[in-house]
Amino acid sequence: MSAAASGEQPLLSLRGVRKSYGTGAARKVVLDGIDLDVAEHACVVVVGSSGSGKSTLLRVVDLLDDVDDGQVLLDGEDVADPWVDANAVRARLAMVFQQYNLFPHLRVLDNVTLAPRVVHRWPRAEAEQAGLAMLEKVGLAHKARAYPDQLSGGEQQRAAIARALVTGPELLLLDEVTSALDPELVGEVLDLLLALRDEGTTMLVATHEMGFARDVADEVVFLHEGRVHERGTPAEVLDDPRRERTREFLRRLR
Ligand SMILES: Nc1ncnc2c1ncn2[C@@H]1O[C@H](COP(=O)(O)OP(=O)(O)OP(=O)(O)O)[C@@H](O)[C@H]1O
Repeated sequence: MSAAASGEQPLLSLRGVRKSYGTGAARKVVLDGIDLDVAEHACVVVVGSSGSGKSTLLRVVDLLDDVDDGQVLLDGEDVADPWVDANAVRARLAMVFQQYNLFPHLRVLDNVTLAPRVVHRWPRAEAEQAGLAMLEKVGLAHKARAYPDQLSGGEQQRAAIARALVTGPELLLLDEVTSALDPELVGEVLDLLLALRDEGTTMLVATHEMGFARDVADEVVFLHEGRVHERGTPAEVLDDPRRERTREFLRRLR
């Protein structure tokens, strides 16, 4: 049951979110009135063709981009309001990108503990204990002292996920986290995300991995030209033969 249906306030709600880039004739509307809810412990997966606005949607939630109009409500508070302290909001969220963005000159453990130490001012010992526990969880404790270029792509992405989770964010934003990986490395990252979802991690995920969306999503939101074209359970959105545009999109992905 959705948060709205159960009467609970979702952790995250987007209401009428609009975003465009450029001006005049070059103006491009990327998000055209998006409504979306993510309940606590839910996994909402956003799918759609390239350029449909998936990354932009995650970026406005993480306050990396401003919205032109609409609300981004975190626990009911509109965090898109320019008066809100963006750093305080970002401390409650964590985003993982397609390119893992690990610092190449820092060992894996130092990558994972950097934000806790520098941003959150945790003592080094406490940060390292939490960092090692998180690396253990993603199966990388044995790589804590390695540098990123000594890890496979899948391991680097798992390290990036450990880094995102170490401070205990309320919402994990995942933007095409398997797109840069060789096909044989995709499975290990998806398995980790499945395990996180089973633990109740609240997630908003943009992906092209339809199999993953089927396995992991409580709700699939299909974006098309900046609008929500379909939403529902994976079976409703991905498998219903009457949903012609969704089928067309899935055919193109094959
Ligand atoms: N900073 C920007 N300036 C101008 N246009 C942008 C900017 N960021 C994104 N866009 C445009 O907005 C549209 C949506 O981009 P976005 O990255 O959100 O799509 P996407 O669905 O995530 O695509 P993909 O699946 O290829 O990652 C695209 O047409 C893109 O070119």
